[in-house]
Amino acid sequence: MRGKLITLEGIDGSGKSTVVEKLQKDPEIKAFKPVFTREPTRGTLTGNAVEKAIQSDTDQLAELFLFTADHAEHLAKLIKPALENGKIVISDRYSDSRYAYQGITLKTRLENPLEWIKDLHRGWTVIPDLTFLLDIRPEISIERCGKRGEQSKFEKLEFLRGVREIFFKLAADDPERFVIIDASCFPEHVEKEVAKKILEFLSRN
Ligand SMILES: Nc1ncnc2c1ncn2[C@@H]1O[C@H](COP(=O)(O)OP(=O)(O)O)[C@@H](O)[C@H]1O
Ligand SMILES: Cc1cn([C@H]2C[C@H](O)[C@@H](COP(=O)(O)OP(=O)(O)O)O2)c(=O)[nH]c1=O
Repeated sequence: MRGKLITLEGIDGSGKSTVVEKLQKDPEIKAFKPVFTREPTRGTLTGNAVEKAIQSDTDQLAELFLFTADHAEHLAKLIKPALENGKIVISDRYSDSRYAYQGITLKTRLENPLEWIKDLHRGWTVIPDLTFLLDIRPEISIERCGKRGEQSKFEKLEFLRGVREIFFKLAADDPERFVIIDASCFPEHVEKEVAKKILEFLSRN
């Protein structure tokens, strides 16, 4: 049986990595032996290219293609084989990040960037079975990312407001797939909510 693909999305600092860290230690989740992964990927040719691109003033369209190339590599080398082996795959960010972030960076370059970027993925990507949108206000994001240290070029208030809006639109368009989580409360609480929904989903599917 094909496995299941679960993704975590949200603006920078929404707590995705923190939730993943806790899920990795959660005995009820561990019992399913999930494969944890992330986008951008780490330590790969494409992931390294993305890392360099986002640390510099790369053309936004070029950046979209780099993120998308990394997604293709991620799918081919890790996600598809794991799903074919019946695994549960949990990814910290996935295609919805491209739709939301590049949907904003390309809004003055393309007529309808969201649909254009979705089209770019059509026919070869794998649509997640379940997606968590960890939601925080952009003001909280900026505050948390400030504490975390190094600042990325995407960590700007107006920009993150736009990204959050697209995430909400994606969730509204696909309510079966998306679960919106209030990620402004204690990290333990956020992880418990996510874990509970994952377990409910796995018991149904
Ligand atoms: N629920 C939370 N409440 C307060 N601070 C949090 C919470 N979740 C994460 N943080 C802190 O916010 C920062 C960003 O969290 P992180 O998990 O790295 O976010 P992301 O992976 O979504 O960018 C980290 O310093 C982390 O310790
Ligand atoms: C996967 C992906 C990430 N990004 C952005 C989101 C982040 O600002 C940045 C790096 O991702 P990430 O390392 O996950 O950042 P964070 O831990 O702050 O959430 O790249 C895109 O713009 N497009 C994409 O397709």
